[in-house]
Amino acid sequence: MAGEAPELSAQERAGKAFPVSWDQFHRDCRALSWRLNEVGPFHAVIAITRGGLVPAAIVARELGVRVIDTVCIASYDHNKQGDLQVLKGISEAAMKLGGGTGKGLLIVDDLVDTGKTGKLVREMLPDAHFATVYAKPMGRPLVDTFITEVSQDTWIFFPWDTALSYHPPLRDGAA
Ligand SMILES: O=P(O)(O)OC[C@H]1O[C@H](OP(=O)(O)OP(=O)(O)O)[C@H](O)[C@@H]1O
Ligand code: HPA
Ligand SMILES: [Mg+2]
Repeated sequence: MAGEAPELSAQERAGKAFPVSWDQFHRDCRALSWRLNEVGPFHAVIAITRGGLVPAAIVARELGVRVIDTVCIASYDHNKQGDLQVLKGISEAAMKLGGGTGKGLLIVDDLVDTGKTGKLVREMLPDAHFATVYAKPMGRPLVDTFITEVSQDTWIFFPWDTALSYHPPLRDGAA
């Protein structure tokens, strides 16, 4: 409708930005691996795609896990969270390794925000260990191990979603 304010994206609503570089992300994934090494061993890593694929590869490398499966979930459509869609479930082979309940399996995602995605995967694998690199307060109770907590009104910018670009100086007219 004319004159109506455009709907804000989840990023815009978040207000604060937390940009993460590849270096920082790798360091945080290594820190996560150190913690998970105390919890394992794990039979397999289950990556929640797509964001969980990068930390899953790093964690699996550090922990020497060679069986990696995916659960493919879409929740944010162009920055707006819609209904969750399970595009691909956990494979039969990985289910078998986890004895049907996920025991000894490690679920990995890049972050928990509202916790909706994590909750759905936990329901599929109730006995699995759930690890994320970052956590926001709403999703935090769902996660067994994470590295850094950011406030709910922060949007995390991952290196695969961003590029180097010009940033104007803080003070007007200083350019
Ligand atoms: O805790 P929640 O509120 O459910 O949000 C967290 C999920 O949202 C993002 O995934 P997204 O669905 O955007 O897809 P992607 O991983 O393919 O980018 C992120 O990677 C988590 O999986
Ligand atoms: O803070 C976030 N950053 C990137 N993707 C996300 N998906 C949900 N929350 C976030
Ligand atoms: Mg995701």
